[in-house]
Amino acid sequence: MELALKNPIAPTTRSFLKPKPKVKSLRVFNLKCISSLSSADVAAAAVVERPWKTSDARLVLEDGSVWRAKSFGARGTQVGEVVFNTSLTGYQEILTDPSYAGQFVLMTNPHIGNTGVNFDDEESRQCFLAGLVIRSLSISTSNWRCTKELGDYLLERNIMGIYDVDTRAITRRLRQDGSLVGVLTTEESKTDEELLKMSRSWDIVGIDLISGVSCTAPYEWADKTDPEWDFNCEGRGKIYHVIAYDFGIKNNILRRLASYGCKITVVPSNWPASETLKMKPDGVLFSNGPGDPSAVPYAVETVKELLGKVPVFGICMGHQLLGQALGGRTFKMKFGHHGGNHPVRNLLANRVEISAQNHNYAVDPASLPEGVEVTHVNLNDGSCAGLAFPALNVMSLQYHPEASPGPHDSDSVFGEFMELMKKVKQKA
Ligand SMILES: NC(=O)CC[C@H](N)C(=O)O
Repeated sequence: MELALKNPIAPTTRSFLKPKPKVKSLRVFNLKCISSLSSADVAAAAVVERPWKTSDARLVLEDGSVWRAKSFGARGTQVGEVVFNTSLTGYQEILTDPSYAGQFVLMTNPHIGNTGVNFDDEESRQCFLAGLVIRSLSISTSNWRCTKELGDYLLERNIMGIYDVDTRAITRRLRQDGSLVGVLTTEESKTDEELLKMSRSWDIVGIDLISGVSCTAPYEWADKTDPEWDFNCEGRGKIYHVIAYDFGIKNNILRRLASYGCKITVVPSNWPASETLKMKPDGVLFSNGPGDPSAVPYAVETVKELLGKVPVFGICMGHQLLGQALGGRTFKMKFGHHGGNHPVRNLLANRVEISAQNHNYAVDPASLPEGVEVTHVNLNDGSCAGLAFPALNVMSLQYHPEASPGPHDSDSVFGEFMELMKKVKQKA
């Protein structure tokens, strides 16, 4: 089969048809600058890559477009689904959010890297995403918490990044046509046609991605949000024991639960419901996680087995698993929601909250049985953003009350989970 390469939008992307210019010398204006320097300075200047580096990477999308870019971080070839994220800040939390496994995150904010990375903003033990796509990589790093530059951090973690690519044009393409699989490469030997074929023979749908990011053994979590940063801390003690299923859990969910007064045991995604019940928890949390929620029936089974036996709270993937366990179905959205500026109507409190979101799938409310209430609605597209089934002490959100990064408008939902556990505990 012959693969047709469409004409890409950005002029720079057409350059793949011409022989690639070799990086032999500095441009004329650079030569002028260095003409008065010593030969050692000239040698040192010649190895400075930025901002004179020419494109050395290609992102080939399954629609046939080829985007030339400059690489940073790791080199090689990587396939993944491209999603765009509209957050203005918080790239380190995004890079370490396990829910991005299998995806390239394209930041719509054009300027990334200026605050570097630090010790505190990690949301998990690793970067699970496929790669980072940005418009402009900051040439300087400045922040009091910064311990490393973004490029070095990605290199250490073997994650590919590209910059100087038309992120607005790619975003418009994703918005028009929906999510696209792409292949990112720094390997000259691979032809565009090969890469296109690779992108068309890979799919993120139908794969269990949570088992690859989950912890493998239970552990206790005690860290709270640093009181200096906490805006909603009432100094509660350890009142409730919560078992948190790790489908790709973000640290800030655990920190918020700890700050609200929970003793937390984190368990792997395949932890049997019977073992959880033996631990006699006051509540169970089903975490966020990557990939297709309909591709993990074993997790839906676990959720089903716990329904009605203990109060449960689902976040994002956890919400989608709950939706299925209650009898509903999930579907893939056109391009999903990724960013820190999604308005949600909280029907329980009758207010609008600006929320952090990161999902490509949603629960179809029409598929849910009677008694299940839609409690939150995404105001951009009317999709289901929260559920409750009071008869079984179930509550869930499609988005991220823990933020990281993003607004804190929905933080009080952790308090609602405490209330639910309190109510059930008092009845017992
Ligand atoms: N953040 C999440 O838990 C994402 C859930 C799921 N992987 C989705 O994309 O919809």
